[in-house]
Amino acid sequence: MSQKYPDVKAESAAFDAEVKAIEKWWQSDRQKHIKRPYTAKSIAALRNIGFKTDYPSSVQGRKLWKILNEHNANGTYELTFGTTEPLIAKEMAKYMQTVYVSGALCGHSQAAWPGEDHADYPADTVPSVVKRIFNSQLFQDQRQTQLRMRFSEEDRRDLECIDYMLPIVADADMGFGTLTGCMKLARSFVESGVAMVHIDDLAMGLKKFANGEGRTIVPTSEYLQRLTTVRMTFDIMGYYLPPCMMLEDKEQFINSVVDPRDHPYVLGATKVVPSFLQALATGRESGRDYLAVKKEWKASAGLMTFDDAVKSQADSEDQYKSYEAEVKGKIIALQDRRAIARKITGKDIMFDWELPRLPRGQYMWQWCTQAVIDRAVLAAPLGDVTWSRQDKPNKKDMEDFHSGVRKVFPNRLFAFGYTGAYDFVKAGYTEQEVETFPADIAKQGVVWQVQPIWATQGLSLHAKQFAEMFKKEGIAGYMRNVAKPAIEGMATDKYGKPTSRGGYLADAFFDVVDGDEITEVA
Ligand SMILES: C[C@](O)(C(=O)O)[C@H](CC(=O)O)C(=O)O
Repeated sequence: MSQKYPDVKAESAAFDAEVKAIEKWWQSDRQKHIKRPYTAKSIAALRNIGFKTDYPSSVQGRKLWKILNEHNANGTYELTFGTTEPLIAKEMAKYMQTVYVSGALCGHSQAAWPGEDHADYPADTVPSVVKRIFNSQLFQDQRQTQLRMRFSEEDRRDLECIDYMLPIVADADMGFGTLTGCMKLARSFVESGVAMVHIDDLAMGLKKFANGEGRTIVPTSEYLQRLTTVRMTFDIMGYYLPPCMMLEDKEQFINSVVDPRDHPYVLGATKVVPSFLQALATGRESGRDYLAVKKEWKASAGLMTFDDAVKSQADSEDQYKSYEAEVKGKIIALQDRRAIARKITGKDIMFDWELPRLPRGQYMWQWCTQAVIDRAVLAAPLGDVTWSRQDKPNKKDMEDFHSGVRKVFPNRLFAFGYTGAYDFVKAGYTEQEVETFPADIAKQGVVWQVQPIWATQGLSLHAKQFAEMFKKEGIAGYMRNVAKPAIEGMATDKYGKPTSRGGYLADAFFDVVDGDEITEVA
């Protein structure tokens, strides 16, 4: 057996040094805004002390951090799109500063069994796509170095020189549920070369909206636990990557009421009605549609938050004002709200949040910007960037959300996704406003913007148009419409030979093994 430390004193000294190094790191400019609920000692105790490795993700995380902060300082932004395809990432390097890997897209095109965006693909799917893109970036960069070094400085001036190592931002969805599952996911991302991940507050297995219903979030406490889990994993790995966070917009349900911070937004029935489940059963007997029954039931139940119930059942405006003064801005659980309301109004407020529960157990939720701000503010100290997802772009919500968070964290960085079926014009934006939208929100701090699922629209459209043309015009059409412009646009060396597929690199490996010089030989 080989002994790791000569004695326990040496072990303690190594441990203390590790703790000090972590503490120093956490005080650095890059880290000091992150607030951890755990100590450096605990993290050191979870590390592989004496075995240091630096991950490529650290390098990419720092590069992204710099890009985002430069944009923030200049009031500008990075606008990019999602892909799962290394060759597309290669082309992106000519115009973009970052690449995005979307969970929705991976679920559609990279999983063994494709599906709707339910985040039900295997947990290593997105990290493995990131790894493939990251490896291809390394390959392109290596290929380019080797090619360029064949030439003299003078010749290199005219040769394409691209930064292929774009930081990759990836979708960690809801962190795949369990605490230890989330840790493994975070670790795989770090090992894949990712620069930043986002984690949302959706409930496992309930990311579902195709039937016209919103999605389900988890309690605030569970979301914070997810983010802390990711942060802890990065800290154990000694990794600098900035996880960003994502909060869902227009969600309709929450799967538990365990956290009093969520209580102001949970909806309850204020009328004596059968439960929603009973109404559904009755509706089903007469062959009625789920959504129609739900709509009708909601209207009959006098559905509202507890505070609104107090407002509508109090005897006077003054009573409500006294109630409001006692609860506003405080974390007060429902049972204590009830007691306060009883004390002031002299009666029990009719409010039952069990009656609206869904067949899968969720409670109904009152979405509002304040609810999202509340979560974003609590989550902010665990990450670097905040993303509030919006199904439909709403000017007021955008402004209220970003300014609301910046009231608490004035220099906060934000992300924003132009989700698939975004219809700006329908949402009340003029053509001119659509033009200036990215620049306008950049001024609110939205420095990283993405069209996440371009492939489902753009790539599909290109493929459809090509297939149609190819069917009609065959190889002549291919040569004219595809090969010719593609070859014309390809980088060539000084002899006019296309350089981008790695042929020179493959030759170079043989040459080096044979002992031949590969630099300045052209
Ligand atoms: C960002 C997103 O999570 C994704 O998987 O890319 C999706 C994208 C979309 O549906 O357009 C999202 O939920 O916004």
